[in-house]
Amino acid sequence: MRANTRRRLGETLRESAGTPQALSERESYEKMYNEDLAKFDAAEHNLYFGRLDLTDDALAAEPVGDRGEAGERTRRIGRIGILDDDEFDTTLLLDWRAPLARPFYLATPAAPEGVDRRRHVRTRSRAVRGVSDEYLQSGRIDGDRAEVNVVNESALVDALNTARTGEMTDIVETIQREQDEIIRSTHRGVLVVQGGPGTGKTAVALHRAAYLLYTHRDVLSRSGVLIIGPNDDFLRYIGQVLPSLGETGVLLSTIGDLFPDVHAAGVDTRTAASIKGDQRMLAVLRSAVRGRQSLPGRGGVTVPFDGYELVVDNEVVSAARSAARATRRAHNLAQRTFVRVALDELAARHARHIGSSELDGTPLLTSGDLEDIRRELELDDAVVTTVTGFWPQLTPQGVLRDLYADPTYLRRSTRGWSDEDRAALHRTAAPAADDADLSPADVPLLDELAELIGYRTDEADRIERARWRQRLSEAQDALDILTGSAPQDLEDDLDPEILMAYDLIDAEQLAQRQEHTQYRTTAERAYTDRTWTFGHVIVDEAQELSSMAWRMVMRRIPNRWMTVIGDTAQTGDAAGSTSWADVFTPYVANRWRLSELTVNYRTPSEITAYANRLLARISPEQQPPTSLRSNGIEPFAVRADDAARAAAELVAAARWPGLTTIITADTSVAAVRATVATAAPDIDVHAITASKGLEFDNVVVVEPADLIDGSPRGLSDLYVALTRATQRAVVVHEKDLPEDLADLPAGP
Ligand SMILES: Nc1ncnc2c1ncn2[C@@H]1O[C@H](COP(=O)(O)OP(=O)(O)OP(=O)(O)O)[C@@H](O)[C@H]1O
Repeated sequence: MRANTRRRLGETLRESAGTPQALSERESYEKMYNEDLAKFDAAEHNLYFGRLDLTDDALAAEPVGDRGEAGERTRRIGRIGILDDDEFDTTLLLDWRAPLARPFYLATPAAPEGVDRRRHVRTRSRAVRGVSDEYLQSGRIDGDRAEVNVVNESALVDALNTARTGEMTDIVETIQREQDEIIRSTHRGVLVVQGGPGTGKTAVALHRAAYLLYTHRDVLSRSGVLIIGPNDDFLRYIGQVLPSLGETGVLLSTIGDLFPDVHAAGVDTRTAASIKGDQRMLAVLRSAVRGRQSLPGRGGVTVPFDGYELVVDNEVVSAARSAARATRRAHNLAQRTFVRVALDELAARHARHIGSSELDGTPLLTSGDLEDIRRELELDDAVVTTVTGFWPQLTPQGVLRDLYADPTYLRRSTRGWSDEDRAALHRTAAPAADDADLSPADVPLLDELAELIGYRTDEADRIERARWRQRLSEAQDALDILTGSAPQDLEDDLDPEILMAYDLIDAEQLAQRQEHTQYRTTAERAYTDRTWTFGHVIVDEAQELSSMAWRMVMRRIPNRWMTVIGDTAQTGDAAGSTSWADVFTPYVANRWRLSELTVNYRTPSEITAYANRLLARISPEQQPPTSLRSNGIEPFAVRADDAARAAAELVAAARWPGLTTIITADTSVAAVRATVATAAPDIDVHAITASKGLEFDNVVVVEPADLIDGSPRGLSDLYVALTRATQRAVVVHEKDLPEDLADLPAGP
């Protein structure tokens, strides 16, 4: 398949494409073949992993195919679908997402789904390393031939016990029933997946994206799928999963990266982040934009025109402002109305002033004269600049920065707020050139401002026009070079028989052709366009999104076809949510559906025994997920005068297998990192907010008391920290332990 695809790709690239249409056709073939090659490479590893043998009854009940052929008794399931080269295109391998593959994930001895035998095949490179069979009719299980092994879900247990590499892997071989139901859900509205730590929420989110792309390829490859994750580390951690499933067209982004050209890297205090995420900001931003629609004040301002001093006063501006506001258009888009009305008014005044009879005040000018004045006003830069000063073109960044920096503007825009809240927004630092000083909590505010200002249309148009002019001038240059290189002696006495480049094509056409070759994927186009609307949006760690962030996300998905994944008990951000109903009712009333995941695949029961006590205090109504396994490694606590140093020494001495990290409060991470760096430089330290969604074999929590005190949702933070571990959890502390952990055995 690879060789064939390569050959076709080569042929396609060699074809000349004369017309723009042929060119665009060639590009879509090129794209298709490249995607196929990527898919084949991705499938190389564990290509074939499962086999179903159906019972006689199930086989008899199979629908007969179009060509009258009977169904196959044996189905082989793999990462991608493969058809044979024969005349019937016989299926060799079923894609794991195909409906016929589904019993592989659903069949149990209690509900065998027509399956007689299910076989798990494990391969390494191209060698089969292990096979295990389950006979679903009898419940009998045959062990492995190639390895010492094992029970029913040996593949699953193997997968769970594997040491972590710092990159998430796909779970196609071992998807469990409750996960499969979510991955293949046909619900077309908001599907909320609530599940405790380690229940596979992230895994499910990614496999759902792959499944939807397979099942709705037509629609979704054009509109795109967006996955939102909590931070860059997390996106890196999950980044390989979809490519390993052969899917490359999905846009992964954090909230802080969702506004084109802004890479928000600034850090807010928890108070500032929580205020910025609150719906109260809506009124603030509206008032900030209105605050830029100002009046000249008593006496107005004067501007020289036509030898006179033209007065732009409150009366003129407020008439124009009312007219502009009455259009109900976004600020920048209403500017035209504002200017038009202001100039009309000024023209009328000026005409009255210069053209009235000195005797009785009757007008001496004709309507034609009035029009002339009006036109001259419009062409007068000084006049236009003065007028637009009272209703200027705005940018979201400009408004937000002024709001934070200018105490008077901030006070006016936040009437009724406490001084404390207002102070949390105020900032004095100078802006960074690329807006990197803005924080992730600022991004939803920029997006909201872009709506209020109407920045999108204007700005997108402007960029588009600039891009086009650039392309046009490049094409023009290319043509000039072509004609310039024509033999000199033709210059004066052009031979009509010789065709020049200009005779065949002009710059406009050339530029247009160029346009087709801008090979951009759906994800790339979506990323640079703020108003792009996606076909499906998946939000992971969704409990962390603030109200303002939800407004931004909802703008990207007007059809509201979303999968929202999270755990309200893990909410750490003070602006995050603790109730899904509160989040979705405003957008979809009660048309959202809740699914739950109940099994913890990550954390062994030895650790969850402690973590669940915290859960009982965070959300007593929540059923704790059951740990799938126990590993006999008891968590322990170490008390020391310098907890960070003790933790570093412990880790350095222990040499536990697998990935190890120290997790600590955001407020103490800098100090802990500094101490650890001197004691044992190679040891990894994570702030709690940066460890969201990640997992490590061994987790050392430094100073639980700081985690609890470090945030209004401190208990949740501690709960998250403990449940990052796949094998071992250790607590090192100087202050007293919280009562839920007080009985941890002392170690090591
Ligand atoms: N069916 C499965 N087969 C194999 N591994 C699985 C399966 N389900 C989950 N896992 C593994 O369990 C671990 C936890 O999964 P994941 O990170 O998706 O959980 P989560 O619910 O998002 O956790 P958290 O809320 O704590 O971030 C991962 O290593 C994942 O690969």
